[in-house]
Amino acid sequence: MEGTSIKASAKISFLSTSGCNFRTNFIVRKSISMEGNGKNNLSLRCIRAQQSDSSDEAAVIMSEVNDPEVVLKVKEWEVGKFQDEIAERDGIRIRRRPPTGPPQHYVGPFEFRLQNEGNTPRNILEEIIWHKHVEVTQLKERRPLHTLKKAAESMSGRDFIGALKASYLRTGLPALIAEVKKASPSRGVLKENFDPVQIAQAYEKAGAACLSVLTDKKYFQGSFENLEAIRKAGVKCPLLCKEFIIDAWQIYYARSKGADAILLIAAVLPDLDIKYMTKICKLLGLATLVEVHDEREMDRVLAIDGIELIGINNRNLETFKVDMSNTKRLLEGKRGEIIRQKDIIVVGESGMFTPDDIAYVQAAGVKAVLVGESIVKQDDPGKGIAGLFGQDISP
Ligand SMILES: O=C(O)c1ccccc1NCC(=O)[C@H](O)[C@H](O)COP(=O)(O)O
Repeated sequence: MEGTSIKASAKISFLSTSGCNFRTNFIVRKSISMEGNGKNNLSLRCIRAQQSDSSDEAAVIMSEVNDPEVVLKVKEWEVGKFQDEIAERDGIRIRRRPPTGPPQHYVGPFEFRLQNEGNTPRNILEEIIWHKHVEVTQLKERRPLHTLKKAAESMSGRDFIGALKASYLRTGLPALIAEVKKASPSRGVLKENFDPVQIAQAYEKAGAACLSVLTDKKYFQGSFENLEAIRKAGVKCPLLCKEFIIDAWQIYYARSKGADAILLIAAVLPDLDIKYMTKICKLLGLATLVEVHDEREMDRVLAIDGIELIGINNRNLETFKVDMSNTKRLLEGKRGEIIRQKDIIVVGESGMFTPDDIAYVQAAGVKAVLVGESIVKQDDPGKGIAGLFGQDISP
């Protein structure tokens, strides 16, 4: 790449953090040059500033941002913008981060924002994803991938898909993935005295094939400590790490904490991410539950090779509306045929409360169900499972 030089410019607004509400527009010109010694020499130049509060009062500031950390973060932000463009091409509406620019502390004493507005997430799923982006960025700094990889690779896993198939054969009913969930954005707190290990043990005893453990703190009051504690308590059911995965780093982290499967949400992840993350999971021996909500997402996922487990969420994660007929609709006709040909296991997800609900999704073609609220809310979650199926399904 000797002698290569790329130049780009962007109009960016800086908001002073000093509290005096001084808003300044900068034209930032970035030049990247790859030098012969292979070193990436990046520099950012703020070449002009203008106070927007009084447009006739223009000031020219010559300053240079050569701090490699700043430059790296701006670069990361640009990669994020690129990711959003790819996602849009896959019909994804959820943006990975606010469109108004990189987080605010990037440039010295200034907050750093693009001039257009748009700092408000359009729905709860987008809000969760934006928050997750900040959370994962911070976690990654504390636990870089190379240290995590060893821990993840040394974990031995349990066969998540095998457990679903065995349960279906044993009971003739959809295998249960029972969810260990304290709270959710749509339903608030589901259980005040929440003991994740006790709930997990009760689920297992009552016949759950696998467990799904919420690890998101802010929106579901879950944690990776819960996942680890359930694993260490001797629960044998394979564990799904119910997390909002946007970065491969999270897969290694989940594995290091005892996950046997992870969730990938098609409404959030472009096809490229789903392909690449599924490959990582296979290398680590993890199962991947790819979640879809509509026809477009289902078609995208069916076109990806190597997908073994698809979840159909009856809950629209943008509006919270639950509609069981979603499962039926997505399994009709050609889609159902492809699923059978590819021997994909379909998991019906959300809003199931009664034996009739289970019978309805089973008739639609699911071989497993993911259930949270209706069983976790019961004083005895084990009895909740028998009630849900209308019979004792314990082994
Ligand atoms: O449940 C929510 O409020 C929610 C909001 C945003 C993203 C995901 C959300 N839920 C995840 C799930 O889909 C459920 O936890 C899971 O399918 C079990 O559903 P349920 O049996 O209705 O508790």
